[in-house]
Formats: sequence, structure tokens, C-alpha cells
Amino acid sequence: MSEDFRKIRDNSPVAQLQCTLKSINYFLESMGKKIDKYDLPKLDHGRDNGNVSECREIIEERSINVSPEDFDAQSKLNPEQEQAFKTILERVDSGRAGLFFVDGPGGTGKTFLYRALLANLISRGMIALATATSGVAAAILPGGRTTHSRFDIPLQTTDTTITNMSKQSGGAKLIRKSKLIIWDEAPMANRQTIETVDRSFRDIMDINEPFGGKVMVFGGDFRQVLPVVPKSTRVETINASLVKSYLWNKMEKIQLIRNMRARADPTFSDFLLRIGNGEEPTIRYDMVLLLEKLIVKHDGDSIGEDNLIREIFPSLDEMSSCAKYMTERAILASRNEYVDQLNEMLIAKFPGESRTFLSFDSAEDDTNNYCQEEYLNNLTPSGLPPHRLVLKKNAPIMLLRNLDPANGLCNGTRMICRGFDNNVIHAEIMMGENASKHVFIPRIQLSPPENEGYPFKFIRKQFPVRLCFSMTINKAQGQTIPNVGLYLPQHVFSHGQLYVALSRGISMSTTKVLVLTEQPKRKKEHIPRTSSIKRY
Ligand SMILES: Nc1ncnc2c1ncn2[C@@H]1O[C@H](COP(=O)(O)OP(=O)(O)OP(=O)(O)O)[C@@H](O)[C@H]1O
Repeated sequence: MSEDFRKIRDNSPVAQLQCTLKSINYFLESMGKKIDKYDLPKLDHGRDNGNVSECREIIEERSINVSPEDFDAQSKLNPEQEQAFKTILERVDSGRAGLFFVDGPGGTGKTFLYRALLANLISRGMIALATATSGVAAAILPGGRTTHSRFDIPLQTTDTTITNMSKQSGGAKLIRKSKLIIWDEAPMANRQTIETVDRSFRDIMDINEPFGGKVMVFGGDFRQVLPVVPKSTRVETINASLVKSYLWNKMEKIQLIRNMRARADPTFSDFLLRIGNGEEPTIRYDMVLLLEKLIVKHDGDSIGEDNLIREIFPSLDEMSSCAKYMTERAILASRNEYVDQLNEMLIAKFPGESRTFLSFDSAEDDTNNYCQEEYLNNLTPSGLPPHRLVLKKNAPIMLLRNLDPANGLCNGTRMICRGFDNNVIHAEIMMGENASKHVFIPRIQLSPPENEGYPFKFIRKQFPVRLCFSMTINKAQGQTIPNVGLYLPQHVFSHGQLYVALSRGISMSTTKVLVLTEQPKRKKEHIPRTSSIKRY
């Protein structure tokens, strides 16, 4: 690693050493560890290594390769995408400021458009940054990073906060050099987070214009999931939305309208659009009727879950080692407990010998030992791996931490478990720019977020992964899943959730829904059992 830094012009041995230590520290911190705990030369935290960081961050950006498909995307754009592409490129080439919002229902090709833009600028030697609110959305963009890690945004933002990037930092230098910055899944971000970045950019650029006069492209779909504000009312959630920001009216809106994901099945894409826009008529109790073709049938003799699994994962035994087969399918559910239940069923059916990895759980500051280990083992905080992690070779797994975003290891990255040892998992990345890359995942210490509400600091040492035959609807946002199942033992939480889940699919015949909730009765019309879902 230090070799990389040696190549940098004017880098003295001391700076080279500090650079290397800083890099190691960066990786260790992402695993919840501190460099000071290791027998290494001392890292000078106060040192201004802006030059060095600049080089590291800019070198990283400059090393992004444009894939031939992304380059070709420019010639495949549909008319609305092409218009957007031209408008944004003209703004970049003119050197003027630009603030855009690309709005389009799921599958209308927002990500496709970003990839075409990035390919064009990067291949002309410019720096164009791809960021997204969620790790999953970031992982499918070339060089994609979460906005939190890219802009060093504090966890708690207010109407006055700024980011942790200093004006001299490498991050700030990267911003100054960037010709275009993309922020995907912006509707999922709290407006204060976006405003915090705006204030920082004005400071970094020394220009009191939105985002310091940069060309910014925000994008997303307000029909999908909105910002998560813990324990908030509906009004508070709406107030946290980007549309309530002083920036919203300044954004030039670009509309994409054609569903490119489900373009081969117009009946399905029209149905999705009606669900997304809230135009699908409700029957009773705010329910919408799902088309018969989507429904997985079950009766007293068959267990619905088994039928759903068979629909989405046919011939599991023969296909278990095929990466393409695994990438193209998943069952979505609204809650972690349902996801766990389906994953347990699927790993039991999956061929091969299983290995169980138990976590080491502890409670910090619990000197009287009130928290028994057994109790801690039973806790299932969101975002943490299970205490009992059962793995098999070739099973699909999902990463739960941003271990190394620059190399595609983000919270939400889907991988295939290719092997394991006591303290390491060998995995192959399934999606995005880093697909097919082989990586090693260590056991690390993980804690739930502060607002999870435990009266002690809970620490779990485990591999930061969970099985992902099934995943939560939120985790699937932004992905195309050609064979998608939706498991609904209870009604979805929100209208957006149903829409996100269904719009991952590409056609009616490869999208299947298992509804186990009680159905409302209608007097005259026959409503197939299991065909309606509550909507808010
Ligand atoms: N112009 C196009 N030509 C061919 N395929 C396209 C085109 N635009 C999009 N696609 C394909 O359609 C699918 C959906 O596109 P994409 O993921 O970009 O949509 P999105 O608007 O980002 O969706 P979401 O909101 O769900 O994240 C992808 O498989 C993509 O490759």
C-alpha cells in the first residue's frame, strides 16, 4: 500500500508512512476497531495530510474504468433519457452551475441515465462522482459511494450543521475537481442531510450558490420509501422530505416516464404505475386488488411458503452453484422476522453441508452482569447479523456494513458464499461494478444504532452478513430482480413499500405474491382469496 503513496509526487517518507497509516485506520474504523490498539507506528491524527488524501481520493476516482456497457448506454437512451442526458451534459460543458432532479417511477431508467452520464464524462478524463443515500443503490453505480461516507456527513444533522470535511481535506479537493455529482435515492434522505452538504459545498467552493455552483443531479422516486425518522408522525416524515427544503424549488425537474424494466410487459408496467400513483381503485378497507396472475395459490393441503419458494427458486438443487441463477431471484418481505423465517426454510432446502457460526454477545457497562448471555443471544436488532448464522457453500449472503465501499463492499451488497473458515468467509460479489470479485469477510464487532433503545451498549461479534434468499423490501430498493417473490403474511406498512416490491420485477409472469392475510369480503363480485393488499 505504501508503494502507491510513494509514487505520489513530493511525498516524503514521513508523509508516506502517515498516508499508509491513515489508510489502514480507515479500514479498521469501518470494522469498528482503532489503529491505536495495534503495534504500529503512531498515526498523527492532527497532521494536515490534505495533499496525501487528495491524491488517494483522486487516484481512486481516476482509476474507475468505464465498462463497455455503460459506454454503449449513451446510444440506447430512450427519448426522455436522451433529452435529460443532453441537458445535463450541456450544463457541465458550459461550466455553469446546475441543480437537477431526475424524477421517475421505479424502472424508468434513472440509474441507466446516470451510468451513461458518468461514462461520458469519465471517458473524457473528467471527475464525476456517483453517490446514493443507500449502500445498495451506491453499489450499482461505477465508483458509487454512500453520501454519508463520500461527504463525511454527521449522523445527526440539523438546520445548521455542516459536514466533517475540512476545506483542506482530500474530500474537499475532490469536490472542487468534480464536474458532476450524482445523488441517487435522494427522496430517502432527510432534507437536513442534503442541506448540510449544500452548506459545506458553499464553504468549500467559496461561492454562495446552491452546492457552491456545482452541477448536481439528484434523483429518485417519491412513490418509493421516504426518509426514516424514528418514532415520527406522518407530518414529521413529510417535513423531513426533500420537497420541504429551500432547495426543492431551485431544482430543475426532469421526468422519466417509460418503465424500461418491465418494457416487455406493458400490462404489468401500467399496473405498477397505477399502484405507484395511487390510481389503482381500492375495493374496501383501503385495499387494492392484485391481478390473479401474480398470486401464489395455496390451500389447506399445501403450505403457501413452500409454493412461493418453488415459484421463485425452481430446481434449487441443480442450480445452487450458478451465480446468475442466484443474482436473478429473491423473495421480499416487509419485516426482518419474515425474512429470517424464509431464509431458514431456504437454507434447509439448499444442497450441501451447513456450518453454524455463533456470535459472541456482550453488554458494555453491565458490571453487575444483569444481562445474561442467553438473553443477549436472543436479541435481533435491525442491521445486525443473527446470533446463529447458518451458512452453506454457494448460498447468497448480504453484507450489513460498509466494510470497503471503494471496492464494492457496502451495506446491502449481495454476495455468494464460496467458502468459510473459523474467522473468515470467502465470498464473491454478485452485483454492480464489482460483480465476480472475490473478497474475504472477517468477524467484526457490531452494535445497533443509538436509537434502538437498549439501556446498555450491546456488542455482537459476528460476520457482518445474513442470508439473502429473502430480504426486506427496503434493501431491494434500486435493484432489478427478474424473478421476485413478495411474502405478505400481513399487510404492507405503506403504499410505497408495496410499490417498491412489485416494481423490482420485470413481468407479471415472473413476479409472484403470497398473501396470507384475511381478505375483505365483497357482496356481489368474486374476489380471489389472497388477492388484495392494504394500502395507505
Ligand atoms: N434505454 C434503455 N435501454 C435498455 N435498457 C434500459 C434502458 N433504460 C433502462 N434500462 C434497463 O431497465 C432496467 C431498469 O432501469 P434502472 O435500474 O436504471 O431504473 P431506475 O429508474 O433506476 O429504477 P429504480 O427506481 O427501481 O431504482 C435495468 O435493467 C436497465 O438496464
